[in-house]
Amino acid sequence: MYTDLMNDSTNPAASKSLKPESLKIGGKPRPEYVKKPPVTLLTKAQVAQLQADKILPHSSSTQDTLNQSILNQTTLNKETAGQIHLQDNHVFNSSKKNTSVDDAYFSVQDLIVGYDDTIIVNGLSLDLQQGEIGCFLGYSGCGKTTALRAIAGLEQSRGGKIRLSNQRLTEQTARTTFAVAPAKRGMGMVFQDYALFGHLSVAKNIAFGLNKWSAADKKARVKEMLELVELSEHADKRPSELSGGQQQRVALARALAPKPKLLLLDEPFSNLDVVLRESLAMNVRDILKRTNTTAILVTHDQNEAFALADKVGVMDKGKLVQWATPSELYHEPVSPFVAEFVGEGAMIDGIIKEGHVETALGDIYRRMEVYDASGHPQYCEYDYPNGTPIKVLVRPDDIIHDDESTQTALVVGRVFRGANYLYRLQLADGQTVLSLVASHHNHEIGSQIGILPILEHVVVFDEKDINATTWSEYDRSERVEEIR
Ligand SMILES: Nc1ncnc2c1ncn2[C@@H]1O[C@H](COP(=O)(O)OP(=O)(O)OP(=O)(O)O)[C@@H](O)[C@H]1O
Repeated sequence: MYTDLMNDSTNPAASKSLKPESLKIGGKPRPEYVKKPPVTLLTKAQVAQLQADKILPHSSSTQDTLNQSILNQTTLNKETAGQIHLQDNHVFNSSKKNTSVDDAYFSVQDLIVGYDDTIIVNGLSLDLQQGEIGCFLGYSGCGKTTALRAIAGLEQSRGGKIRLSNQRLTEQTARTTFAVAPAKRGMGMVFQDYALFGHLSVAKNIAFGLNKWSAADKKARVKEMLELVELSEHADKRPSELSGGQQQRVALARALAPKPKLLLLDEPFSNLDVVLRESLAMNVRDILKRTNTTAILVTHDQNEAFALADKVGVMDKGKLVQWATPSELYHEPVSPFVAEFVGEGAMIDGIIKEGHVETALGDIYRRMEVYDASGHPQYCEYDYPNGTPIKVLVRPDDIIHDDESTQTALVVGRVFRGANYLYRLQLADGQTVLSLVASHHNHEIGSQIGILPILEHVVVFDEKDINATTWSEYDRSERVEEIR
């Protein structure tokens, strides 16, 4: 995935490290970057006690940790000296919910949608609070649009429940078949192709859904919407006289004008160029937040999803693999599929040895975010037998470049990104990792640079996780190859 872009060996500015003095700390790496051996390795009995106290989950298997996921968010004050705060960095979480589905402003529970004999959306569940923006992110054909259309009532569901603002919209069970008509759901939609009326002015497009409003209210609302999307001076123009980004803002204003309870956006930026896409996504987020609009976006573009959404659901083959904040998706992916889909990084090989993972970057101990009285983190053993093969997800920000480090890696590729270089680095055993380094650190391909791996918050997968991943057939071979 990274190789094509990363073979720039021709940059004339390439030279030795230009690391400024201010980044050096007395010739030693910064203390927080030093790889520490565990201060304390908790015994099995101590871990069992933490588990009995429901501070730690009972098993490291993904399914169990998912079931125990709520524990991941627990902050505990314990009277016994020492254990004051828990957040196990290896407990994955796809559903950090503090509210039950019925309490949420918008909720979908076990939604099933299909065409003929084929199930397209398979048991989708999620919730949003009022004013939150959610997003379905996934490859083409995974069922994003079908899920959105079922929420809008444009596709009939075969199972599950949908609730919005204390109202039941759909319920399909063995006993009940109930569905509110699409027009009565109080939803607005914004489409990829804008779907504006070419023969109407911008103002009349925006007024289109307000036919039941009084003339005065309608006029005031259109004015308000034009101001919101910063198109007041274009009110009398036809859509064809506007740019793509402006047309999409008209479509947004038209959808928001009737004050929908839920706004659905289906790939709204995909007709726009890449630069405009991200800036418009931020602009749209700002507008939705100012109007406290609850919304769901469909996209296959991770940057767009992260720029706009509070919660992102990664979909694969009709299933929601993980529903979480962008940060959780990036740092705590539940599977290698999510890890690969939502960000850059490399999977490196590891092997279990006496409860920790040995890798080419160094040993990884299972940090529990349980601290002793002096504030030292506590560690315990991974629950795998000696010799278990492991894959470790290493993000570019886990590898810090430091000239003073004795550990080095070979620069085999790089991409200039303005403020940063993304380096591809080869380790002694031939495996590669990525590292994001400020662009004044300019190293030629073929040079060795000092690195400090920060292995405290990496994510560890076993073979079971990898085999259990619901890969899209389309990507399976390519991605399995990448992991290798
Ligand atoms: N009306 C239909 N009848 C039969 N199959 C359909 C229909 N609409 C969609 N499908 C199929 O359902 C699957 C999911 O389609 P959907 O449009 O939901 O995917 P998507 O994730 O939104 O993809 P894209 O990003 O390409 O829009 C596809 O295999 C598609 O061919």
